[in-house]
Amino acid sequence: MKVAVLGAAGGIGQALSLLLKTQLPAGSELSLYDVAPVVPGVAVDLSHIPTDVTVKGFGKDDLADALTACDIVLIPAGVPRKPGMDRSDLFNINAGIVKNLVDACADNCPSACIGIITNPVNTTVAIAAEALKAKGVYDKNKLFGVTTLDVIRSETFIAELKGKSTSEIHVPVIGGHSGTTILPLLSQVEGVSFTDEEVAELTPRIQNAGTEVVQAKAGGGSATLSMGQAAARFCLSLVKALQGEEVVEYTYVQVDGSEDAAFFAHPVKLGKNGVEEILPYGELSAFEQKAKEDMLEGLRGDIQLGVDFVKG
Ligand SMILES: NC(=O)c1ccc[n+]([C@@H]2O[C@H](COP(=O)([O-])OP(=O)(O)OC[C@H]3O[C@@H](n4cnc5c(N)ncnc54)[C@H](O)[C@@H]3O)[C@@H](O)[C@H]2O)c1
Ligand SMILES: O=C(O)C[C@H](O)C(=O)O
Repeated sequence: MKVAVLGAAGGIGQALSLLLKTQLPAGSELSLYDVAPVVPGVAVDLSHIPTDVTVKGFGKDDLADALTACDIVLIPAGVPRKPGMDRSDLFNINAGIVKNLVDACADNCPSACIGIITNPVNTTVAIAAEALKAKGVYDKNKLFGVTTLDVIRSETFIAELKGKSTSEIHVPVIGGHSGTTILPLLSQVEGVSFTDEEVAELTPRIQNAGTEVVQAKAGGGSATLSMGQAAARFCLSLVKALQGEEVVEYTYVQVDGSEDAAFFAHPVKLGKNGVEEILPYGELSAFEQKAKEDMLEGLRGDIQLGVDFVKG
């Protein structure tokens, strides 16, 4: 299994690469690419950890080599938020970065699964889809917006609130990845129940958790360590699936014929070819149904922005 991390010298990239170096199956290759000149050093540093995963660093001009024969490409390249910014404020810089990197994926590893981490995810995934379509290599089963951070945050907050072990708590999170488009389905969490007041407090806490980190880092960026963990969890599930195990993860994918939006985070059965089946997200409570209806227009607009960026 060959996995590339594009943006590997950044806050997420380094945490993610460390977790992959220590947790990918023996025999895997890790390909680290960044425009920052420190990236070969990150690779050398990681290469001294005794695991059976080989690591290679690739600088600015070596993107094609970094991508050749990759099975999975994870993209956290781009700028993060500062206090007072929304994720959509990152569009002007990150849209072009994602487009260029995905173009290179199309040219060098057209059958790879691609996980987009760069914000605004609601829009950058649509950009990636259009870029791949323009190159004639789009496979909707192999493009993912990584929304796992919303899931692990929800699990942590609920376990804390209810005095449970995090291992007992599983939380469906559907929709997109910004503000109210992040929709945790608290009515479906097994083994715990919530009062209306708890739902009304916990839902916005989960939706604003990214901003909580941005404010706490006070201008030093956004979530990197928890995101590294989230992306590693998603990637390791994808590796298992590509190797023949059936795994379900919540992720932001193209959903044909959906009344919600063209891209929407669902429970997704992953398999040897990426998405095996997009599973229904089940019945919503009245609170969740209203929250979903209220955010759909915004999410559709975010997606359209990405389509227009590539199509003009
Ligand atoms: N999906 C999520 O849940 C989630 C969570 C946290 C952060 N993010 C997003 O991830 C992105 C990265 O965050 P970070 O904290 O790691 O930022 P960072 O600034 O620490 O790292 C970004 C890295 O990308 C590199 N980079 C910039 N342009 C590049 C290019 N063209 N090719 C390759 N590398 C390039 C930079 O050199 C840097 O090393 C941000 O857009 C952030 O908003 C998403
Ligand atoms: O909030 C951000 O800007 C980063 C990320 O999307 C997060 O949810 O932490």
